[in-house]
Amino acid sequence: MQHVYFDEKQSVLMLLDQRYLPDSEQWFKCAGTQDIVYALQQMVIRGAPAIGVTAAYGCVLAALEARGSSNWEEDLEKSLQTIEHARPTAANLAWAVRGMRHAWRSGSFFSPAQLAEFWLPEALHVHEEDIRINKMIGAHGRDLIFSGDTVMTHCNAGALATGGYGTALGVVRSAVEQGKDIRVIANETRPFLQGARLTAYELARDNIPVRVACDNACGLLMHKGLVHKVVVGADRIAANGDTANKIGTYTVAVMARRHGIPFYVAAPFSTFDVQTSSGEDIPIEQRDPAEVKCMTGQMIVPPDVQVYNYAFDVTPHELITGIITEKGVFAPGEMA
Ligand SMILES: CSC[C@@H](O)[C@@H](O)C(=O)COP(=O)(O)O
Repeated sequence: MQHVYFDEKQSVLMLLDQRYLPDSEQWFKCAGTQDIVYALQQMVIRGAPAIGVTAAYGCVLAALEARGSSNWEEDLEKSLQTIEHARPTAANLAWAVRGMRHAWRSGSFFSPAQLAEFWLPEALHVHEEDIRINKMIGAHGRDLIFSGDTVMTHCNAGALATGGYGTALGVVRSAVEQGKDIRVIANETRPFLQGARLTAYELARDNIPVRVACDNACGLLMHKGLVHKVVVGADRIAANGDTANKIGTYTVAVMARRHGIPFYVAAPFSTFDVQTSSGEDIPIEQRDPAEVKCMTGQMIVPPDVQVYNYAFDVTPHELITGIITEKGVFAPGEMA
């Protein structure tokens, strides 16, 4: 699935707008830093690795934007910082911008146009590498999934959340490509409904059997023996293996432990933040209350009632059976 591409003729980044899926496939055009920041914050594109890929292309646009500035290096650095801080939890965002900045600072560039020309292949490489890494994650993870298994996943850690292919859904895809008979339960993932809208969309498109369940059905489904494995993605993994992922993941992990179901996290090394010692120090994004109060254009909470809208929670490492990476499957905390 090609949902992100750089149009070199127009010098714009094209994103399949995930806010409208599965209803309609609309494209969002990013021509500069403000468009990139808007796309990240409004979740035109989302999912930690996809955020990183978008940020890398965003650096190219920021360099193009700095053309004509008398102080282009300073202006460009400001744009990079704006992109880097667009969302706080996904480690891949700062990772991607840091990588682009490092490549810039390691060379000598006389103009932003020259830098943009140098950066575009770098960004394309970040994108291609992400897909390659996802496939390696899939290849390592598929041995953990047996034919006949039903895998529960939360949020969307698929092609749409990455450069393509997916992390958690990459594991599922890889197992299916091996000929295994796999079914998926996609938790709907309130409030943005990444599971209901995006995971269901991309799996159905690939003819992988998927059923959507309300988030609060998780306990019952596990109790009934309908779930054999849980595989989720990650936004940031602390040095001790504590893992931030979409709000509700922690509840799924507790339920999985209660029912003796293996709970796996699938993520690339760019999601690891070894500077952060435990989940307690992971910054958790709080988003617009309107996302909780309003559903498909209708208010579902009285206007003057307050809500919580934490976008992520942290699953403590002791609830994680294994972390599936491009370098193999590790026990949480083993990579620190
Ligand atoms: C491969 S994506 C892993 C995570 O980034 C994903 O599960 C998730 O929590 C995404 O959150 P989102 O708010 O949609 O960006």
